[in-house]
Amino acid sequence: MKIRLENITKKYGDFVALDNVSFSCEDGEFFSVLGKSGSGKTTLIRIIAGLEKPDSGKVFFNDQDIAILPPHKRYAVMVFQNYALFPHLDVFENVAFGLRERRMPSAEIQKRVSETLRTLNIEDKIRREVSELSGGEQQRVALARALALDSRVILFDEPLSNLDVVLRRELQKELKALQRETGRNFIYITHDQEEALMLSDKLMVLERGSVRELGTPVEVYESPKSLFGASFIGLTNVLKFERAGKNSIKTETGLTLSLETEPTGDEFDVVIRAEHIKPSCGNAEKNAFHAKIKASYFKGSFFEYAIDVQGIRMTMIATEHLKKEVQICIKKFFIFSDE
Ligand SMILES: Nc1ncnc2c1ncn2[C@@H]1O[C@H](COP(=O)(O)OP(=O)(O)OP(=O)(O)O)[C@@H](O)[C@H]1O
Repeated sequence: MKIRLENITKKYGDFVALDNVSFSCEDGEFFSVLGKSGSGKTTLIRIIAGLEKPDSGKVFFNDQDIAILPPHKRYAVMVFQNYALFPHLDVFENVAFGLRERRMPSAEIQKRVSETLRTLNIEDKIRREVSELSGGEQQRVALARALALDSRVILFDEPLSNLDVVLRRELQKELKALQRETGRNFIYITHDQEEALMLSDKLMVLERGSVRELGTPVEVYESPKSLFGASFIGLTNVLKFERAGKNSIKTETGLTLSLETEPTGDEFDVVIRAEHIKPSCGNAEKNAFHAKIKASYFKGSFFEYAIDVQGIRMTMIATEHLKKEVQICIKKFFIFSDE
């Protein structure tokens, strides 16, 4: 199913929750919507599901404007953060619920529910009350309930955010595998940037209802278009610079970076990812500086360092175990004119 949103705007009174949002999600794509709390993510998928009406703009499924379709005819089903299961029903009945509503014959319901529970590795819990299940198991039941329906589009509202890290990592991989196997469209809301990067074919970053980034995870990570997108994803340093010369900029402490091309403007926000600061650089390297290590944190496969470079505090990550002083070079950074 191809999904396309065209200039969606949604207001609550004077408050603009979504401001002219457009994107498309191709058939069988895993599309994530990433943003902080209150950025409009839930409002967006509620509009796709038909639970909320936009003030302006259109939603198309396979080029059909779906404004007139009620939620149950939209081929889209939602999976919620809080599972939204029926606590008084057992696992089987929770998954069967939507199928019964669609008047599926009971032999087929039996088969469909068993198959889906098997896929999600919870077939052995089929007759258990959902209130007796762990959080991870309840979320598997919620996923099974969505998958058992024939919906081509599954809308996920932060489905894993209530789970502990280990379980979350496990279910992330299962979700991705399920999406690949079934070829359905997953539209997935998260505020976890790592989750969005690892799962998505395409992702969109929302800030206060506006689209800041849209592209593949690699595109958004490697070539962010906005200050917000650059600083929100990854471990970053966000610094103020001003023009120093034709092809150079400096901080108020005098830390000067040379650029390939002349920038436009006089004041800049610069985003430096922690991994783009490399230790052990020679003096001859471009943008090489002497740095003092102020603190180090062992993270298992790498170290995170708080460093001081000409009076500026930065975060650097490296696999090397470094002592007090080091020559670093800044290999890459993103510059945004502050106008
Ligand atoms: N029914 C409503 N009436 C008034 N304001 C609303 C309503 N629903 C949402 N909002 C506001 O719109 C903004 C966007 O809300 P939304 O739930 O879409 O954000 P979100 O990105 O999903 O946040 P979270 O990650 O916290 O769930 C918020 O500031 C919220 O307070």
